[in-house]
Amino acid sequence: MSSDPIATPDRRGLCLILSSPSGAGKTTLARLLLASDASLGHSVSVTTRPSRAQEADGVDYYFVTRDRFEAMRDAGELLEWAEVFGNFYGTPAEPVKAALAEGRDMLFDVDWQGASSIAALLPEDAVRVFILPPSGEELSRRIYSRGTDPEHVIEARLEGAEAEISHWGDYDYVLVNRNVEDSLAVLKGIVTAERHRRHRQVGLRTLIAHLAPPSRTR
Ligand SMILES: Nc1nc2c(ncn2[C@@H]2O[C@H](COP(=O)(O)OP(=O)(O)O)[C@@H](O)[C@H]2O)c(=O)[nH]1
Ligand SMILES: Nc1ncnc2c1ncn2[C@@H]1O[C@H](COP(=O)(O)OP(=O)(O)O)[C@@H](O)[C@H]1O
Repeated sequence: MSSDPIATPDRRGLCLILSSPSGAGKTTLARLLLASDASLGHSVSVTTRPSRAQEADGVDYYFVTRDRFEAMRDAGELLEWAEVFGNFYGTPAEPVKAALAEGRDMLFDVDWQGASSIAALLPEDAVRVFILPPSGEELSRRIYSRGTDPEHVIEARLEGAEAEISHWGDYDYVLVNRNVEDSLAVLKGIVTAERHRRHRQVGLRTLIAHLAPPSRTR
């Protein structure tokens, strides 16, 4: 995909990227933000990880075999991909291209590698938000209480938390997810502010060109 600007109609869409250690709450916040904002599309990733109860194919992820993943990757269908906790994850390129071409906003739930790749490919469009838990104890409590993974998977994710958190300095915003309501409000605020960035409001040029005051008649 070209790193530059796909022509947009009257605005440039933004790529809102959420990352966090596993269990900090990014999926919860992403779902709520997407439900509250019809203008925000979801980049549904492809993964070789087994589906969890409550997850729907094509909604939370596209669940695929390793062979299928490798075929997609080798055919250049993924914008970026990474191996995380022993599974492959990747971002389908086509929906992102379509969204940007139409000036639509997209939300990405990806790890630090995905965030870094997308920001390098789309530097004008990427907005990176890192979500932290309020404490290590709370991170552990949340991932256990989610009840979606076997013990050894939870342990691996908790062990990987420090490595993921070490990349927090690469992000534009850092959010400590103490309670869902406040965190959602912060995310909405970030989206609102980022939508008002000058370079995204391409259509303003036309408005401004027509803003000359009406000539006065005496
Ligand atoms: N690079 C990359 N990472 C992804 C992608 N999709 C999901 N991830 C990340 O993979 C990690 C594991 O995701 P998941 O198995 O759903 O577990 P979770 O962290 O508990 O939500 C998380 O850091 C996700 O953000 C993707 O398309 N690309
Ligand atoms: N602010 C919060 N306070 C308490 N529990 C939370 C909060 N945010 C998320 N959770 C819970 O923590 C668990 C992990 O959240 P999840 O969104 O799956 O994390 P992630 O996608 O980062 O792995 C879930 O059971 C979720 O309901």
